[in-house]
Amino acid sequence: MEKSVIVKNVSKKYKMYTRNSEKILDLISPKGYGKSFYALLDISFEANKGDVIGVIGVNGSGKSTLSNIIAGIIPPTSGTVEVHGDAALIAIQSGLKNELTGRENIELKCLMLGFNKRQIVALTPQIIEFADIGDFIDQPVKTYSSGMRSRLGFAISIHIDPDILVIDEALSVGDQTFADKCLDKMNEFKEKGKTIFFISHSIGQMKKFCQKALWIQYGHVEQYGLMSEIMPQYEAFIKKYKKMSEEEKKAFQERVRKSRMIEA
Ligand SMILES: Nc1ncnc2c1ncn2[C@@H]1O[C@H](COP(=O)(O)OP(=O)(O)OP(=O)(O)O)[C@@H](O)[C@H]1O
Repeated sequence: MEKSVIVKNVSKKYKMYTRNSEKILDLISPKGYGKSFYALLDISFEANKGDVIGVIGVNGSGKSTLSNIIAGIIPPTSGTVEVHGDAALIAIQSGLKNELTGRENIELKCLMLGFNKRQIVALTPQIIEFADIGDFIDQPVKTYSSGMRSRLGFAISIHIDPDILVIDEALSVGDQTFADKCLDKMNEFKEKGKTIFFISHSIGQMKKFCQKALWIQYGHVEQYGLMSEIMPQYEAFIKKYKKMSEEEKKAFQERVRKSRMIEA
C-alpha cells in the first residue's frame, strides 16, 4: 500500500498565560515558565493513498488542530508529519481573505498554488458555478454568511484537485442540496484514489462515506481502524458519557484537562 500521510509522535502545545508577566518570564527562563496545554499529545498514525478517514471525537479533542497540521497551516510542536502530495484544507474559516471579493480570492488561491493565467481563466467559471452564490461572488468575503464561505472554500479546494483533501466541518453549515453536491465530488475524489480526511459531527455522513475511523480522545489516538469496528465503540462511549450525572461529567472533564496540562 502506498502511504500518503505519515504522522509520527505529533504533539501540539499551547502556552496558557494568565498574566503578561508570565509571558516575559517564559521567554527569559532557560526552561520556560508556566503551564502548557496539549491540544495533541503524541499522535501517530498512517494513511494510505485512497483512504477515506473519518476523524471522530467529542468537542475539544483536537480534530481541528490535527486537520490544520496535516494541511500544513500550523506546525506541530514536536513530532513529524510526512505528506506525499498537495494537501488542501476545507474549513469554514479557511484561508479566504476577508477584504477581497470571492472572484479575487479564487485568483489569489490559484496564483499561490502556481496556476498560470490561462489555467485560472479556465477554472474560474467552474469554481463560480459550483459555489453558486450568485452576485456575491463580486462582493468582499467579509459580507458572506458561513454557508457562503464554506461553498466558496469547498468549490476552490475541490477544483484545484489536491492529492489529499481535509474537510473540517465544512458541510455542516450549508444546505442539504449543497452537501449532496459536495459528497458527489468527494466520491469522485475517492474513485481517483486520493486521500480524504473527513471531520463531521454527523455520524450518519461518517458511516456512509468513510471506510476508516480515527478516534481522537482528548488529544490522544483512542482507536484507529475500520469505521464499522470503531464507530460502535465511539457510540458506546458517547452513550456512557451522556448517562453520567453532571457531577460525574465535571469530574471526568477535570481529570482529562489535568492530563493535558503540563508544567512549562
Ligand atoms: N490557539 C490555541 N490556544 C490555546 N488552546 C487552543 C488553541 N487552539 C486550540 N486549543 C485547544 O486545543 C483543544 C483542541 O481544540 P480543537 O479545536 O482541535 O478540537 P476539536 O476536536 O476540533 O473541537 P470541536 O469539535 O469543538 O471543533 C481545545 O481544548 C482547544 O481549546
